[in-house]
Amino acid sequence: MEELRTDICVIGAGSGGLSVAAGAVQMGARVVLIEAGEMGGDCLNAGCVPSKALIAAAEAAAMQRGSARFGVGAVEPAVDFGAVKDHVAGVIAAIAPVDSQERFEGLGCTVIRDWARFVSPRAVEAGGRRIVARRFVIATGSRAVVPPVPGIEAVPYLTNETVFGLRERPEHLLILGGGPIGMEMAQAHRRLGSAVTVIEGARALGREDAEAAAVVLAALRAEGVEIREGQGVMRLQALSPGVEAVLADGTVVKGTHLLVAAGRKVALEGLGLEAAGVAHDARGVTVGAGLRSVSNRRVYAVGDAAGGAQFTHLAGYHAGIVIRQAVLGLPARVRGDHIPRVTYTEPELAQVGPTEAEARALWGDRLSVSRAEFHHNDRAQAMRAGEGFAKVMIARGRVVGATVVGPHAGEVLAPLALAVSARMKVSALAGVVLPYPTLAEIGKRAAGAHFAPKLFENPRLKQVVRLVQRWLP
Ligand SMILES: Cc1cc2nc3c(=O)[nH]c(=O)nc-3n(C[C@H](O)[C@H](O)[C@H](O)COP(=O)(O)OP(=O)(O)OC[C@H]3O[C@@H](n4cnc5c(N)ncnc54)[C@H](O)[C@@H]3O)c2cc1C
Ligand SMILES: NC(=O)c1ccc[n+]([C@@H]2O[C@H](COP(=O)([O-])OP(=O)(O)OC[C@H]3O[C@@H](n4cnc5c(N)ncnc54)[C@H](O)[C@@H]3O)[C@@H](O)[C@H]2O)c1
Repeated sequence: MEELRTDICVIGAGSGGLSVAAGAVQMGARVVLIEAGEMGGDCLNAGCVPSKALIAAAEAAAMQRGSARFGVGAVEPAVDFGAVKDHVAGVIAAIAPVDSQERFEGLGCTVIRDWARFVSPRAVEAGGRRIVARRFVIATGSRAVVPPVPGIEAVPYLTNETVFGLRERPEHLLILGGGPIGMEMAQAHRRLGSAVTVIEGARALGREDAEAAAVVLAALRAEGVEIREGQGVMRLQALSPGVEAVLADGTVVKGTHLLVAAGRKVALEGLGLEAAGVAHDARGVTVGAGLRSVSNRRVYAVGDAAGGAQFTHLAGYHAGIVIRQAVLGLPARVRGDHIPRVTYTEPELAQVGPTEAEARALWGDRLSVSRAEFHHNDRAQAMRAGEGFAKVMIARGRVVGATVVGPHAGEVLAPLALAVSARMKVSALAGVVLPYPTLAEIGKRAAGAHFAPKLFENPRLKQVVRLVQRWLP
């Protein structure tokens, strides 16, 4: 077997692996990149990109339906589901060259398209070659969990790997799981003309600030998405055609298609981690603060495989941490207190740092929370999108977290994410001059609300102002 010696061997060419490989090779390291499936991984092929493209099409449909509020005649959109899927495929194709084998070979990586398997603590086999590396980076991502619901093995179901390939519009889509995948797909399919029922065992968007999640759920329900919370599925049965779910309270829900969006499991099977002496558990590779395996110092893990939150931007952040150590030989540790996330429903729900409840648990009475409402934001009013709010969590005068729910909350979050990341003083956020009228002003306004009682409800200040006014010429 041919032996390949390299500095860094990256397993998995998704968001995390590609970022490590691109950075390392451009800084002068020798890099071998191994990918068993499609270049670009989940985000490009079965995650962020197709879901956001589908959401964009669904927004276009919702705009047509809802345009009467602007005085522009509303119409029921003629949705060509197959053409929508062509649009989704077109968006993937437009981005794919950036993640392609050709691009990475052009940068100087050796790209092997095969399944990688460790055969020893410092060697991997793939594509008929043995790769011996100074450092390995496990970036193998995650896959949909299929919960052990009785009957599931006998019913046809979709996951994120298959749902974007559907060319026929599902008449009635049942979605198992009310997390971000479930809720984004629920609204998109509803807007494109499907009936949609979400079955959630606990609380839909249960990781999010409860008040913000309630704004999203109310909007989805108003559009006709049925959301059943606190309802485990007891049994699934195939119909011809379709599927039937029996819920915990005995209700029977029938649909034509079933999408399983009940969480993710890391993709570590078949990787030979035992041969490499890499400790791992159900959450992922067991790593320290530098994302280094606790049991094999040659091995790092990034992205979903590292066992924490699962986001493309987090995988990219991880890549930087690994590059610092494995390429430059410098120390680096991950921070977890400044990672943002957005659920791309309409309204969007965006979070950076801890939610209010999490921040209260951390800082107790030393936490102060100030907020502003979108109905006081003139741009939101102009867009007829005045639902929602921004909350800023403040401890020791600094911005430690923020929640935004409302129009374009993901974009509105950007300066708040900077404030949390840079541990900025709330006064800096309140003092920034932003263009009027913008949605982003809501973050400044929420920060300003922190000072409002001290400025506007302060009897001593009122006395001082009266004195100053007497003395002023
Ligand atoms: C429907 C959906 C929507 C999402 N939307 C968003 C979003 O809007 N924003 C966001 O930030 N995140 C989103 N995510 C999450 C995001 O896609 C993941 O967090 C991200 O892709 C993780 O990157 P990764 O590099 O860890 O893994 P992946 O991108 O999954 O890449 C892993 C790669 O490793 C390969 N691989 C696995 N095992 C081996 C092996 N043994 N040998 C060789 N190759 C192997 C796989 O084929 C795959 O290509 C979404 C996910 C889903 C499912
Ligand atoms: N916009 C984004 O950034 C985005 C979008 C989609 C996915 N993602 C990433 O992908 C990850 C996975 O998303 P997800 O929505 O699949 O997972 P999730 O774990 O966030 O949500 C799954 C939901 O399914 C429910 N559930 C599990 N088993 C069930 C059962 N048997 N019956 C009923 N309900 C059940 C859970 O209670 C949970 O609310 C997310 O955590 C996120 O990191 C991100």
